[in-house]
Amino acid sequence: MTASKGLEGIVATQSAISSIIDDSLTYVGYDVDDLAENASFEEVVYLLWHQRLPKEDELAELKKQLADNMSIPQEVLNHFKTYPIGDVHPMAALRSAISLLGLYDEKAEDMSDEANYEKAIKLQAKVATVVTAFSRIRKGQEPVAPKAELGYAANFLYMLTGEEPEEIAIEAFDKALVLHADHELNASTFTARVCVATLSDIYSGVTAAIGALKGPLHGGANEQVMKMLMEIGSEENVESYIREKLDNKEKIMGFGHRVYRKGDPRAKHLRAMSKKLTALRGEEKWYNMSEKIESIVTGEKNLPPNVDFYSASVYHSLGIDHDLFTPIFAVSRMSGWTAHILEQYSNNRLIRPRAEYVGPGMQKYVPINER
Ligand SMILES: CC(=O)SCCNC(=O)CCNC(=O)[C@H](O)C(C)(C)COP(=O)(O)OP(=O)(O)OC[C@H]1O[C@@H](n2cnc3c(N)ncnc32)[C@H](O)[C@@H]1OP(=O)(O)O
Ligand SMILES: O=C([O-])CC(=O)C(=O)O
Repeated sequence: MTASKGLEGIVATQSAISSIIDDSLTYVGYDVDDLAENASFEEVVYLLWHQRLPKEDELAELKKQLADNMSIPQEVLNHFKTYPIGDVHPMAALRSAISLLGLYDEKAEDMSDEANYEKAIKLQAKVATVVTAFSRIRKGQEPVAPKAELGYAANFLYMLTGEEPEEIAIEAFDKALVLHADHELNASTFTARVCVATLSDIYSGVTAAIGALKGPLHGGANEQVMKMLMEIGSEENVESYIREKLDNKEKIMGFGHRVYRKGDPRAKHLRAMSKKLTALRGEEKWYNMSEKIESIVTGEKNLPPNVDFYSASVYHSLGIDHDLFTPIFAVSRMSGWTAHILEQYSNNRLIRPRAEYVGPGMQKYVPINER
């Protein structure tokens, strides 16, 4: 038995949800470029859950179900109020809140297909409320209730700020949600599948996935990208900052990918959005710095940007707090996690790989006073 470090190149499951073949990403056979230009996030959610695009009435029904399920129990809001202000990362709050939501769902342990689908809807609806309510409560503001007439992306921005967002912000945010919705067997989705393959419940699976997404080698990279941009501060400093990092063999956040070699197809959409939004806000420097970083890292290391790189300046331009970038990734990826969990349940087998043992050979127990 020989281990593949990081399970590189191991095909661990079959899935009909999304695929990466020859550096192209498709959701159920639809190119992500096509979906990013044409589909709403709700259509993509339906696509991932049902493996087909919704008809008009089906989309309307899903939108209603999401709007109807957005409220979260007062107990979860009260819980946020007990956290030490400023000390709790929103991903830790989200991880705890999703777990807590399971306690208030009378169907949490109901493993029927209908109950699991209902829970997927509830999770997708409530994750937006959890992230926005936590953000407001930690600033001493009251949570804002969603508006039934707004779509998912618009409602998120509305619940975050208390103001109806501009059309351009809704469009950009909706596209970002589409682009982050699913990604084959990434670390957090794999985590979710491993968890529920023991026939544990969907809240456990999603809670585990949030924990995996939080790390800076995965979803946590988008917050780190913005931190880096802030540290660099101006275009003149890019060259020396990046070259020093590369010379010290440090990783540049937002670059590289386990699967893509030629480049992440999502990055070009986010690059274009970053260019447009930073210009609109009169803050071109974030885009210009990002472009310069890209040219150095690509030139020196042949590492293209991934989805996390330009999403940082996009979210910053939308006025979003930097530590909410990864929770927003989770808001979108909830659709992929829940789709994969439902798929795992539908054709389950315990996921239990082997380890290549590299410890000492056989040893004989030595009594404690003789060691
Ligand atoms: C949504 C997402 O999860 S997308 C990924 C988000 N994560 C990041 O942006 C963090 C930065 N990137 C990375 O750490 C990596 O590229 C990963 C984790 C995404 C993929 O990593 P892996 O396939 O495991 O590659 P690994 O980390 O082994 O790196 C291979 C080589 O490329 C180098 N490398 C990889 N990424 C980077 C980077 N961002 N900056 C500099 N060097 C890098 C490594 O140092 C290593 O070099 P070496 O062979 O000389 O030691
Ligand atoms: O697939 C991966 O390894 C990481 C990634 O890009 C994602 O989850 O979107």
